[in-house]
Amino acid sequence: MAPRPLSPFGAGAGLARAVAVRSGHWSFLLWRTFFGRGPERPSAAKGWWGAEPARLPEWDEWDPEEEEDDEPALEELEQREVLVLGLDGSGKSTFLRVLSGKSPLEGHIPTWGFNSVRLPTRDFEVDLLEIGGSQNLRFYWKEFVNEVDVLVFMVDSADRLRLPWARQELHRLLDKDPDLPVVVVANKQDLSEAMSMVELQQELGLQVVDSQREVFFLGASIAPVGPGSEDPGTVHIWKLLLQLLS
Ligand SMILES: Nc1nc2c(ncn2[C@@H]2O[C@H](COP(=O)(O)OP(=O)(O)OP(=O)(O)O)[C@@H](O)[C@H]2O)c(=O)[nH]1
Ligand SMILES: [Mg+2]
Repeated sequence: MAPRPLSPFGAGAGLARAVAVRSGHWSFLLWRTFFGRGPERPSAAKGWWGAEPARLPEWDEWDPEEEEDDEPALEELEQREVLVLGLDGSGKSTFLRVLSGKSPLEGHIPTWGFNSVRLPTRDFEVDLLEIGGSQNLRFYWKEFVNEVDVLVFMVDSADRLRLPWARQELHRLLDKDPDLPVVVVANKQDLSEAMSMVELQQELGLQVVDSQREVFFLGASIAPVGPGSEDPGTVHIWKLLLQLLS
């Protein structure tokens, strides 16, 4: 089965409010300690890489009777984890910024390490983690794919020269975890030199992906240049993520 291009979802809940944005000053070692599932995994009150919870409880207000209330307290929300990968310059940091309500940065400021954002929804909190896409950081990507609920793989649709590298990295990750749902985003569709979705699907080898696995392929312009170029791509990706994580 070919990957499923998604039609836009209907209007629904707006983007969640971002409550925590961190950039990568911490070492990979520290980060790796916080990462893993199982017994070593930190409690739900603490993020998978140690991010503070969205809201700490006021202990003098705490009443066990209220535990029965229908709205779960924010600190009790389960965590969902999304890894955002892709070659350098493909738009990962921009995606995280736009999701958290910030405007895209002018120019490319490479992520030297990782970058994360936490978005609360009604039922769970979504932790999105970007690992920088420069060559020396790609080595680390595979260490984290087995730890997450969904992988977003960002591609620069206009970067024809490096598409074979993007393809190679993507398939490495697909091989590493055959059960992981993957959202491939063909970003920068606003650029005149952007490749078409059909061409990209072919060049990325998505038509040969095992029919049993969940691979979604979306076009987007996360940070379109020029006036009047509002693009709902980020909203579509977010809504798909919520579906996959529910
Ligand atoms: N035209 C256009 N430019 C975009 C789009 N998305 C991102 N960019 C630009 O692409 C450049 C790189 O974006 P980043 O988000 O920093 O890329 P990255 O994937 O985080 O790169 P690394 O951190 O180095 O791995 C920036 O100048 C963005 O403004 C888009 O949809 N259209
Ligand atoms: Mg980045």
